[in-house]
Amino acid sequence: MSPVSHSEWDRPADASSPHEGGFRAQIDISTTRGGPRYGELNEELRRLMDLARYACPPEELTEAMIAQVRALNENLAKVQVDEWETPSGTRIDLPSRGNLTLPPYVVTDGGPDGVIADVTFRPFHLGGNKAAHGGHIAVAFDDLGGLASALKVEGVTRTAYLTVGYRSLTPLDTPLQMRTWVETLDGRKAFVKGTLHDGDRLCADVDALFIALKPGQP
Ligand SMILES: CCCCC/C=C\C/C=C\C/C=C\C/C=C\CCCC(=O)SCCNC(=O)CCNC(=O)[C@H](O)C(C)(C)COP(=O)(O)OP(=O)(O)OC[C@H]1O[C@@H](n2cnc3c(N)ncnc32)[C@H](O)[C@@H]1OP(=O)(O)O
Repeated sequence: MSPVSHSEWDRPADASSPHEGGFRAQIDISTTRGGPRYGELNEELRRLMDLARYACPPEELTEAMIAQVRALNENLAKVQVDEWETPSGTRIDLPSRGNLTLPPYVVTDGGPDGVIADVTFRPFHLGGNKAAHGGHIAVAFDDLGGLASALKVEGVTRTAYLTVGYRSLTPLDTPLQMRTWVETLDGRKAFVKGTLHDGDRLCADVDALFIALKPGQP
């Protein structure tokens, strides 16, 4: 089993998507890439990760599952595209834009004044003692802070720093409310604040800086 080589997805742009360096000024969004059942596939894969997180299989079952997952991976290996063509991250009709690597969230309101989303940390996101891993909470803040800044500057931004305050335990399997907004916009610098609540209880907050990228900037 060889890992997927970077060259399989890091392909140069063609005329349909001009860019300079590593930067692309346009963000593709879609509701059709990957087909109508792509969301269902994502959900099964999330369930796989959740179940794997707590599984303790006997040896024979481990062997059988290695073969099954290998077969699944071989199918996925046949359909590799580059990062600009994959549905993951562009499917705005799906939780977390169809990006499996993010905790699943659903944006309920979004615009230049900020973003509100329902986020659920799953068994896969366990840190310990039934609480979410702090790194996964930071990932959710990074993406939704990135979205709030992108909607404010109407362009692509990149995280310069991100500081999370963990104020109380973040439960798993519970719909939580995350809010992010640009507190101050100073040229290319979007200073973002955010909160994560379980009902009235503050679980975490964030203080971050996102920089609007210049066209051509790698
Ligand atoms: C319902 C609606 C749905 C719609 C959805 C539609 C579309 C989707 C839209 C958006 C996408 C959605 C979500 C977002 C997705 C993902 C978010 C994740 C983002 C990341 O995960 S991204 C990876 C991690 N990130 C890095 O990998 C950064 C590495 N780094 C660099 O790439 C450079 O470092 C850079 C570019 C940051 C700056 O470089 P640079 O050359 O452009 O600019 P420069 O250095 O001149 O800084 C300019 C001014 O910022 C100040 N400044 C800079 N850095 C600072 C710091 N750390 N602290 C304090 N101040 C700082 C300077 O002091 C100066 O300030 P001043 O102008 O006042 O002097």
